[in-house]
Amino acid sequence: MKIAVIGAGTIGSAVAKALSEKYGVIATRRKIEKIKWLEEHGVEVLRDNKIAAEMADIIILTVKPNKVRKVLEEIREAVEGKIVISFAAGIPLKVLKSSADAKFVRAMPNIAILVKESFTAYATNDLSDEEIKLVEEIFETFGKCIKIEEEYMDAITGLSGSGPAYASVFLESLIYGGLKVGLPRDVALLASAQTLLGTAKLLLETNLHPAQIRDMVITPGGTTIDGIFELEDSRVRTAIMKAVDAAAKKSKILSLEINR
Ligand SMILES: NC(=O)C1=CN([C@@H]2O[C@H](COP(=O)(O)OP(=O)(O)OC[C@H]3O[C@@H](n4cnc5c(N)ncnc54)[C@H](O)[C@@H]3O)[C@@H](O)[C@H]2O)C=CC1
Ligand SMILES: O=C(O)[C@@H]1CCC=N1
Repeated sequence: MKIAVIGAGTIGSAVAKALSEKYGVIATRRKIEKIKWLEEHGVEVLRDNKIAAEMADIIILTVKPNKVRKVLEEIREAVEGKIVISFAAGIPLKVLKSSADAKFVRAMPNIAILVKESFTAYATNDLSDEEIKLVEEIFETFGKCIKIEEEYMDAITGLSGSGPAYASVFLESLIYGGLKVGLPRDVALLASAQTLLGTAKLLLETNLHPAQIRDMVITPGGTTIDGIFELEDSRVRTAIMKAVDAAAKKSKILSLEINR
């Protein structure tokens, strides 16, 4: 099976590389020299979207949201009846369907595709059970995946699509905290990253609620409660909730803009 990745920028290159371990992959980009390195992974690199779409059984769109319609117009005939997966934030299935006669999937992965730990949520109304299986096999090469109703796609975009950026801000803050209390840079970085990784794993593997994990760590009268007191005083939870809310709202705005 051949998969075309149209618009191999940041996420598209990660997608092409991950898929190349299991599938035949064609990747396109206007500045083709920037993705020549993908050839080392067996990816066929082209400039022409139409030829790539013609050669492929499944097409993944990784261009920016404002380019999706233009690209679909360009490859309309080549994708007829094929599965087309769009990773573009905010672009509804309705808009995709109005641009080509294909079987569309609207999906939202995240940059952790690079280490096969993406969380990919997707919505579709066009696929048979067999085709869903095929698409999930593709998403599983990126990490974990779930099917959701399309009404949740903007929310998931604001949460897990953008999530690695929020987590990186938190990570960076932890590292800075470590530096403030005198840790060497490399120790601060490793301690911060492994602590986040371990906590996420603990939550996923035990089904403990984060509040239970927090309480397990807080020794009465100990050190952690002093740190938690500062976090609560800084309204960190409100800040993070506002970040997810703002990004989800922006995803919704993108869909309104595209309809104009
Ligand atoms: N960066 C991320 O972590 C995530 C991005 N996305 C979505 O993926 C899409 C791409 O995002 P990024 O990779 O961050 O942006 P990007 O700007 O790095 O990648 C887009 C690529 O498309 C190329 N392109 C533009 N017009 C083209 C055309 N006509 N034909 C072929 N290639 C063309 C650009 O040259 C660029 O390399 C967006 O729709 C975004 O919503 C989704 C999930 C996560
Ligand atoms: O910032 C963005 O628009 C894209 C969508 C989700 C993550 N990055």
